[in-house]
Amino acid sequence: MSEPLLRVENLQTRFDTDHGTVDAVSGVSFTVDRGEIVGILGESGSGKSVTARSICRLEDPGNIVGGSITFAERELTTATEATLRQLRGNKLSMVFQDPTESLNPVFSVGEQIAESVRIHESSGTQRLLDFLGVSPFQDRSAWENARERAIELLDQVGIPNPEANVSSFPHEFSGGLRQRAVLAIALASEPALLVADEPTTALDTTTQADILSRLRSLRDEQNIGILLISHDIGVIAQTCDRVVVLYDGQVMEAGPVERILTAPEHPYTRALLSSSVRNSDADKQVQSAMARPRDPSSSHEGCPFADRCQYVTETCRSGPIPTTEAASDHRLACVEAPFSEAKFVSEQQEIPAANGGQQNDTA
Ligand SMILES: Nc1ncnc2c1ncn2[C@@H]1O[C@H](COP(=O)(O)OP(=O)(O)OP(=O)(O)O)[C@@H](O)[C@H]1O
Repeated sequence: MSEPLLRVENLQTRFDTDHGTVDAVSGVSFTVDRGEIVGILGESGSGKSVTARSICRLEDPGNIVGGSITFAERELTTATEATLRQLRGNKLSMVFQDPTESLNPVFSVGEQIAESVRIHESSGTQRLLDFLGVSPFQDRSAWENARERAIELLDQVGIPNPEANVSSFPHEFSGGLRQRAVLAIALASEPALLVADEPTTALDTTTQADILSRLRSLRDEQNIGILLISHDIGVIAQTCDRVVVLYDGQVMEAGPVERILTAPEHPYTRALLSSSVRNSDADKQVQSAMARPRDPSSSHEGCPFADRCQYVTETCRSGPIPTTEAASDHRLACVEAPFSEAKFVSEQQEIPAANGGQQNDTA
């Protein structure tokens, strides 16, 4: 079998703070292939963003203290800044929750996409010209080509009237259009891997559904691998092929979305699904009980979910929890699983709609 596009192996990322060491990611492993969408699901503070930022090597001020990240046959944990810059301009793109982080307010949206196209297409000579401070577009036709490509990309991400909007500035766009523009910039470099960290969280449900559907089209039509970070089970269910469930910086369970979200085996995944359903029924008490975070700066032995698990035994606290194969491509970090169905009889297994039906920003 060929090597996956992205392989994350035993990743460990740590922050040194005034209050002690925070182990944000503690031994996370997963892969992403071309043409698949892998979701990272977990509550707030479970290490989703730090995992994503570690892959893109934006984890600052955290440190990758162990493990490896292989992308496009290169080891990223030790890659130089020059290699990372080259990869980010070509093969690896990122989209974050807040589009204003990625957009430059003083350039038009079209110019920002064209710049991304140019970096992607630039030769070694162009990089030297950049170094010497020579103008990015050497002639009018180069600029016209990049502008045409920008219009195509705006159309691809669903921005209406792209010929006119290519000259718009970020402040002239709504939140939904800004996020689409960021996606267009990310796609301008024709990436092999797109890392999308909560890309639709602040958007209304219609815009969210449209952007998620465009991510699926990118997977199907352009064979892009996508790593989608979300705390929203509905988003993961709608969009992903496989899912990695994180808790306290560790993988609790991972496998095909359909299997994990309809027949989860880890008590944490079960509780997460169940609390999400109850939360959509406005049972905030269950949600807040689920969302109570463990202090990541305190050390722990054994399963990080042990204190909140109704099936906990002495073995769960006595040492590292091995990851086992529950089935082909289904990994599980629980010494007590599998459980008999009767044990879970009171838990609901519905998958809620994306975003819990909340309305936020508009397109
Ligand atoms: N700059 C930082 N300094 C110290 N600790 C940090 C820093 N960034 C993240 N952490 C800690 O790392 C852990 C994982 O954070 P992370 O942002 O990855 O969580 P998350 O799952 O993405 O949550 P959310 O959905 O709320 O963003 C948390 O305990 C967080 O407090």
